[in-house]
Amino acid sequence: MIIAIDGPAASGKGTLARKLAARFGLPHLDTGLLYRATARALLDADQPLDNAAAAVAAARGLALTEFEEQRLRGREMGEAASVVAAIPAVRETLVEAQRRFARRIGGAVLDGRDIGTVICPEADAKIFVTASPQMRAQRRALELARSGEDVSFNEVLADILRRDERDSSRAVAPLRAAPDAALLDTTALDIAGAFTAALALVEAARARLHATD
Ligand SMILES: Nc1ncnc2c1ncn2[C@@H]1O[C@H](COP(=O)(O)OP(=O)(O)O)[C@@H](O)[C@H]1O
Ligand SMILES: Nc1ccn([C@@H]2O[C@H](COP(=O)(O)OP(=O)(O)O)[C@@H](O)[C@H]2O)c(=O)n1
Repeated sequence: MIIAIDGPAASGKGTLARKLAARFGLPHLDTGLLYRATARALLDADQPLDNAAAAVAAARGLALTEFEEQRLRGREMGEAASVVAAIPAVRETLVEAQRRFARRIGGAVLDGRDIGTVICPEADAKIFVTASPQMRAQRRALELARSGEDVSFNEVLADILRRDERDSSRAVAPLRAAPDAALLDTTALDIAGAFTAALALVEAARARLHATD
């Protein structure tokens, strides 16, 4: 079973994807890390983020299971990732590895922006996770504070809105719900409530899958 989870920044995609993967015993790929790691490689090499050739070379060199998450999670890297993610050649470079991951025997859970639309249009279950920008900013500000980055709510909100706008308006693989994705608004849900709702959506998709076996 392939489970595709998409949605805007800090909507709770990763949290749900990890919990669904654990529940179904599936491997999980946080595809945002691919773009974050590509951006990190450019910054480490003192390259501008719009250097397409250097970005493609960095993307080619990534190993999907070896991310230094500590250096990829902060505020600066979310912004930098969305800049390199808008370069079509970078996306093209990363497509095949993501598809290979998804098509493992038994399936996988992937979360990102274009999983249901571009990477795995054939996914068995697709969920587009949303929450109000204010709620997402509140959650992300808390997360950043816990990791030692003290950023104000207003700064985080501005970051999120700018990134959503860039991700939604790029020419290739913009942030968009697949026509057959189920929408899950987590604004009024805690993590347990969001997981219960996501699980119900996946179980329903699984039942449809078995009905057509
Ligand atoms: N439903 C929820 N209620 C409260 N906090 C949440 C919820 N879902 C996620 N979070 C928290 O919000 C932050 C962002 O969630 P995350 O899953 O990393 O989002 P995304 O992968 O969409 O960026 C994390 O600190 C996470 O623990
Ligand atoms: N499948 C994906 C995943 C991430 N991304 C890009 O990578 C950036 C960081 O993604 P992320 O999922 O790690 O970010 P958060 O939603 O966790 O803040 C996004 O803003 C997108 O620009 C993408 O374009 N396609």
